[in-house]
Amino acid sequence: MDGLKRQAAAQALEQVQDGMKLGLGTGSTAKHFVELLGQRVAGGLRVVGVPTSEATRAQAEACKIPLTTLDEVDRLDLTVDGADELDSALNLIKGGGGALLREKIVAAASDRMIVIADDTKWVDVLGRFPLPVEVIPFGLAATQRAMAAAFAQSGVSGQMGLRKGKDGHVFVTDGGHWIVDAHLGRIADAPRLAGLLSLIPGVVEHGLFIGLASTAVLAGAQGIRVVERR
Ligand SMILES: O=C[C@H](O)[C@H](O)[C@H](O)COP(=O)(O)O
Repeated sequence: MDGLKRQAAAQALEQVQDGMKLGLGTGSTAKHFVELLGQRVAGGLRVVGVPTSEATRAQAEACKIPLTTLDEVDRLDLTVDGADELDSALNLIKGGGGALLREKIVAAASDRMIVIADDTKWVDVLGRFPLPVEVIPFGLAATQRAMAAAFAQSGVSGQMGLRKGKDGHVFVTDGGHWIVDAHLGRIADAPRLAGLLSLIPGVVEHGLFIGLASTAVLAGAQGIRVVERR
């Protein structure tokens, strides 16, 4: 699986041109991209990157990739990031690693977003992967009640769980928030659910990325498949 992730990352790297401003994704697939990009930078490629997490920042710094912020640059040319699930409309579930908030801010500030993944992430309908929703700790129960209402309104239901870290304590995001994972199974109308979740005051951001990805690079046993958003 790791080999497939690396193949997808290598394919996306071909879209990177000298002088580009890049969004650098988070996760085990994006990690390959950052590593390969670092090799190109060592070879003379000039780019600047905006990392989508503290983990990616640390990796990019170790790879000596010059970094900037969204306060210093206007738009990014390209973001390359992984996903937990993607469908044929190139709508995504992201946030399995807890980085969805910065990932979405960076993707929204980019002219293009390429999703890199092994082809097990490709699904007919989003939702088998639990949907991460980043929330403010204050008023958690009220926020979860509002989330349940949003689920019902968009025709889905399922258990919600507050994410815990490996140490057993509540997982805290880079932004200091918590994550509720919603086990919905099948999200028939992801754009509708995304809109409803965005209206909830205690929800900082959710892991549905609607209309943000322009291209998907999927690596599988049969080779690489590139899918453009219609
Ligand atoms: O918060 C994490 C990100 O959204 C990741 O891009 C996503 O979870 C996919 O990660 P991986 O490439 O490790 O499967």
